[in-house]
Amino acid sequence: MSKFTLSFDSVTESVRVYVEVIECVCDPATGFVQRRKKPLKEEIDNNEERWIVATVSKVDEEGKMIHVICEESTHHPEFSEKRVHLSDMSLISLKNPQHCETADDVTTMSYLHEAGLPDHFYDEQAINTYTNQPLHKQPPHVFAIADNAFRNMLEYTKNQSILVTGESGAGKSETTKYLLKYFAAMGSSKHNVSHVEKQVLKTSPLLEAFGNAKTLRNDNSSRFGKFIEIQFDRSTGNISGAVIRTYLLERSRIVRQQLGERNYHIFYQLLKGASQQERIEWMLNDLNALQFEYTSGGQCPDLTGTDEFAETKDAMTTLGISPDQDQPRLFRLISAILHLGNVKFEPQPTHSDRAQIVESTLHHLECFSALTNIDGQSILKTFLSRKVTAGTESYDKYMDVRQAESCRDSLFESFQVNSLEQFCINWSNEKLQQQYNQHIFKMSQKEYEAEKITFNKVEFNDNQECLDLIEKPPISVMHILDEESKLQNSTFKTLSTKLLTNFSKHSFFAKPRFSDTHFCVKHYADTVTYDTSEFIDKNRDYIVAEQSNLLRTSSVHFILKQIPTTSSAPTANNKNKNNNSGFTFQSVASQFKSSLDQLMEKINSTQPHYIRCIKPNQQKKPNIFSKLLVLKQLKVSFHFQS
Ligand SMILES: Nc1ncnc2c1ncn2[C@@H]1O[C@H](COP(=O)(O)OP(=O)(O)OP(=O)(O)O)[C@@H](O)[C@H]1O
Repeated sequence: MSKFTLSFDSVTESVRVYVEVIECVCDPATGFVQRRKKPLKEEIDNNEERWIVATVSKVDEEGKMIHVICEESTHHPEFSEKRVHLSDMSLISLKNPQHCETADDVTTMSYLHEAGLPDHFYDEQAINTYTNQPLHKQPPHVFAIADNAFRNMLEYTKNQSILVTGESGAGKSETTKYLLKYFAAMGSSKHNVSHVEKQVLKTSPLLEAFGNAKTLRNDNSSRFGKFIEIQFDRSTGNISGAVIRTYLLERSRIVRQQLGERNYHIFYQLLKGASQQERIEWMLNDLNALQFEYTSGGQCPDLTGTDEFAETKDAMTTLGISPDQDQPRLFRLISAILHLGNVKFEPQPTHSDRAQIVESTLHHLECFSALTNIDGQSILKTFLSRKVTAGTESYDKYMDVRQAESCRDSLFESFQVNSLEQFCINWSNEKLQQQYNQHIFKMSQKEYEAEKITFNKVEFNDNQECLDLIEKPPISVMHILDEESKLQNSTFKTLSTKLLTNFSKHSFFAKPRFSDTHFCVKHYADTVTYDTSEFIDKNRDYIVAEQSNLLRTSSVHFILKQIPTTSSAPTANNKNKNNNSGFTFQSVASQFKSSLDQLMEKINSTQPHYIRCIKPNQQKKPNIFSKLLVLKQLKVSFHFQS
């Protein structure tokens, strides 16, 4: 969106404008405000303040200059009064009348520009309106969108979708909960919330227990993507069912958390909330979160408000997971995972390059074994050695301590930097952004053109080129990754070289200076650097064959259900020789692409609605509003030209 252009005809003495202080400077000799090549940012003590509100005091006779008096010049006394050259229009944006700034709908603002938006969301009047007021007393916009979608569905019998986006901690999950609450209320008779509606509402605490975790950015961060489909009865408008699809759970969190972060809430809920009897049954006894490797990595096991074990159990019961059979089975498995994490390795005294179990942790292996009904010695063997087949011969390859640990963790985890998972998440974000672009901008432009209505071309950042880099056949990051994943001798270095050879000139691709095995993609929201070292392994989507075979020996039905029926595990010998080994290679990336394509097809068949959540501060605290942070997000959302 371009900045507002001020015509000097419209300038009168009472007009209030914004003056952009970061990119302009006042010439002390002339008092002129001019654009500077170097932003003034560093010179501003509190660089939160990007725009200064000023009142036009005078327009010179030729109409080329205006004199303004700045209202918020505390950081810059020299800006208190100045003259602005009207030819540099980009410095000036008209301030909205106050009643517009507090309107709920930004489209009712007289002047929609980036300077005015933070004021719209957070001026003094807005603070007063919302301070110490219960949320339900104010008109939440989410309900208006939900209502609109609901009415459209009934009126036009067309499927609707609401896309809730925003950065981590911005409020997507909370917004989604409001939407669900709204639909449950709308789709039920006045006094009764039906069972299916209760079930829909209970999906949130259940998904949060198993898929949410404390991160540095959000104490209750969803570590997976979700698509919630709610089905309504055509005649009554009542909810008749719901389907929830989840994508890309961050598995690496199960085994490793950085300082200040936690594992999934369920682990802590179990450790804090299990009864004495349950603790004995699930072999937790008097152990706490700090005594388990998998729950102590971030060194912050305590968090208020998320560790409600009883609530999770209640949600499970409502959703049909039986409290006397399935729930205890599941919690035994969670406990087994915790015990597995405490199995430690050390070098053998005679062969320092071979690992052995630390005697004192044998007890944890026994607990794992008892809880899962999987033979402990056999699982230990898969951690300490691996059968390798070369030609007609096979032999045992021994693991060192690091390899054994990584083997132990690979039962549940994958490594975490910006790797294939993040690549896929950002890929889906690009797709959703494109959907938004196409719907909002391209469609309206086409309509105007078709109806021959004159309009100023709306500028927006088309991300098609970035998506082409990621997925367009025949040569894209995804295709090169798949090619490399099929080859027996490929490594992350060969992958990196191929990416670089093919895309070094691509405008959305970059190579970071510090490494030959990383690459950057210039996503619409930000540039992200990816580490290729795990890309190929992760793309091949297999777990160690011996381990999956062992898991199959468990008599616990729940565990059996988790193991894929056909093994796609390449061995040293048959790695990716698809036809000879009898398994079909399907890469994670291409599986992801097809589920993404299906999702987009589904969204495109609906009438879409959008909610963009904006995060007010990085401190995870109420009543703090960082203008700069908000402006950054608004720029991405509204495509302001910077
Ligand atoms: N509408 C709201 N009212 C009150 N608090 C909110 C609201 N939206 C968000 N919050 C606060 O911000 C926190 C983060 O919100 P939420 O978990 O919905 O973010 P998110 O966008 O889903 O993040 P992530 O992508 O990390 O999952 C919430 O736990 C809550 O404390």
